[in-house]
Amino acid sequence: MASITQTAAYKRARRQHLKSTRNRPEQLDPHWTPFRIAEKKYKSHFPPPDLSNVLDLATADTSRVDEVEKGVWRGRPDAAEVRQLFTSAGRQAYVFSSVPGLVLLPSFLSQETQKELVRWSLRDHARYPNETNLDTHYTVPSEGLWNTFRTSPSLVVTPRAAPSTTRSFSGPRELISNVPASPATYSALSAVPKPDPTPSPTVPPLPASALIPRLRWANIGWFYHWGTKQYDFTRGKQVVSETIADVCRQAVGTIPWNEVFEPDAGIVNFYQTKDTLMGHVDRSEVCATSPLVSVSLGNAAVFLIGGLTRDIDPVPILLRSGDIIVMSGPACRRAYHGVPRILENTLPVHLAADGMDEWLPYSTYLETSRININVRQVFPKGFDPGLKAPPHS
Ligand SMILES: O=C(O)CCC(=O)C(=O)O
Ligand SMILES: [Fe+2]
Repeated sequence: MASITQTAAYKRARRQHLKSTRNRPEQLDPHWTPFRIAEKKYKSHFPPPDLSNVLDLATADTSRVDEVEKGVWRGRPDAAEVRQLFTSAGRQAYVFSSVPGLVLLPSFLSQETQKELVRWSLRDHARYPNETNLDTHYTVPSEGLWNTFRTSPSLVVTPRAAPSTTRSFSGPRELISNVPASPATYSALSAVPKPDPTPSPTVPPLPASALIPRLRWANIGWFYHWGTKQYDFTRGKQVVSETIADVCRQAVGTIPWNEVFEPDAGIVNFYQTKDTLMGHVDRSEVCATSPLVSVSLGNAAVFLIGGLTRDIDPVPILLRSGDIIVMSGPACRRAYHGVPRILENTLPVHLAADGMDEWLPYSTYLETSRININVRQVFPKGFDPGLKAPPHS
């Protein structure tokens, strides 16, 4: 950890910490749940978190030495109780005694597939007709923000609402609690009105280049309604690209799952290194057991996963580029999980600039970013959602 403490960013964080805590005794709030305590610990920039309790299987993998050495952050291969599965495809897969249904597939994606999925996320997917967080507030050209940025970086993207000074733009994903979806609640939840979100009147016009770091998510498949935290099935479903559906089927093919798996919804999360994702449960899918496939690209992150309440102490896992986790079954699909920390300067060498013009913009973006592709199946096998012909598919 010695080199982190020498950096300007660390010194700045230390000054800030000392200033903000000058008259405050250092103590944990007795009301915090074990999940919250873990989030606080890994979120901290000063002091930087100790990762010795974080499972990091890459540190025991000789083919990942470069990747581990490049970043100063490392966890331990024996920090959690895991068991290796022998999969038919001969790939590595690990299960956790504390979270039944969680499978970690370290280094599942080849270096070339990781690059392909980065291009897909930014260039092909985060654009019309798929929705992104920016669409509520900005009139983003239909070729998408990334392609606009590539061809006209200084083109000014205009806000949707007339300016005012009274409301503010909430930026990151908002997390509110919601009724768990299930076959029993499906009709009632579908009937809840899902009004369009209101564009913020305070967002400034910005050149495409300045909006790029504000891209936070892009929807996959069925449209998700953030206001109610339920899917809005009346909007139909966008096609789930074979590029990602195929990766998900391959991942699910390596785990013990004998039922149908057809990915039809999800989200691409774009994180800057300062971003976090608060502990939450993904409970909007009508099927509470079918696999959720979560792909990590770019900088590494600390991922926490606990149990059905925040009172369960979560297991911290260091997810690196190319790792996949699969969450299935009732215990895991409804388990609290979150991302309290993106680990700066952990972009693996194979995603850094390689001298090719084509890759340069992606590598520059990735220097300070992590991308997570999170794919789910909404309906259980045989469930008839009673939907009329969707308008988009
Ligand atoms: O970024 C991650 O690894 C997890 C994302 C997640 O939990 C979600 O999108 O619901
Ligand atoms: Fe999630």
